[in-house]
Amino acid sequence: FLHFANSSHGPGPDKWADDYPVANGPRQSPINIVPKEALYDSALKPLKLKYDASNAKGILNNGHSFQVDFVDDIDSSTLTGGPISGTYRLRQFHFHWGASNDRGSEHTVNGIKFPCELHLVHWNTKYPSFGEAASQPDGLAVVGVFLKIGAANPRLQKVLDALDAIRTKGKQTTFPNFDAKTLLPTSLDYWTYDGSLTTPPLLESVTWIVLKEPISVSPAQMDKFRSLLFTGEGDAPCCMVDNYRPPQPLKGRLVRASFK
Ligand SMILES: NS(=O)(=O)c1cccc(F)c1
Ligand SMILES: [Zn+2]
Repeated sequence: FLHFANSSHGPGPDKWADDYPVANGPRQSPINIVPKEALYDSALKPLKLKYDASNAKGILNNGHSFQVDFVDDIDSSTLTGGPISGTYRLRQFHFHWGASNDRGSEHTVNGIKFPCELHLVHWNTKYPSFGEAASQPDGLAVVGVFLKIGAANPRLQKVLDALDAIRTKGKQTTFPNFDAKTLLPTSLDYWTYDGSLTTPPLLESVTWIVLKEPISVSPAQMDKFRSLLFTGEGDAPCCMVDNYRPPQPLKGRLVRASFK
């Protein structure tokens, strides 16, 4: 688990406050979501996700997860509606997962951990770039989707089949024509709260939008995630697993629900 002080892939969550004091800030992520304590807000709008498959660019092992990057120089893959105002552009999506199916998600629901969690990262186009937006309190919006063990998910398979080409840290390959919308569940009911990036620099710039309905993943597909390495080519191999931050103190924040 990421609690050990140092490892081949750097210090775990317990050590992050040394270099990133914001780790103990007022709006850190992830959190444990307690549905009965969430406030239904009828003013919340439906989520509007409009993704253009041709914006998919590449897939990268960044040493702590893998991500699919999108062209984000025009408004062709966007998030609008929901709890946010204005237009946010899809930048990338990535996942967090465990060494076994009893853990792996960052957000939890009534203390329940899922084996995996998908994050679709968007930035507010009122700012000139992702980097600029990432330092603003309303700069980012991340849609979180839980993955639950069940039938194999054919929509996930195309992403998993690309992992053999990016096994080690720093490797990337092209990943054209992928519609990220195919990874979403049927229902777009969500919980939303003000939070942060869940990895350093832990910036408190994220409006979190966590979907209530999980998508499925099979045990064999989970093993595919675990075939990635934290380590670079030529380094002693260390399996990329347990790349999740545990829930952080709510510190008085309100969690709203878009559904009754
Ligand atoms: N895990 S996360 O909060 O979605 C995240 C971490 C770092 C960078 C980023 F764009 C998103
Ligand atoms: Zn993430």
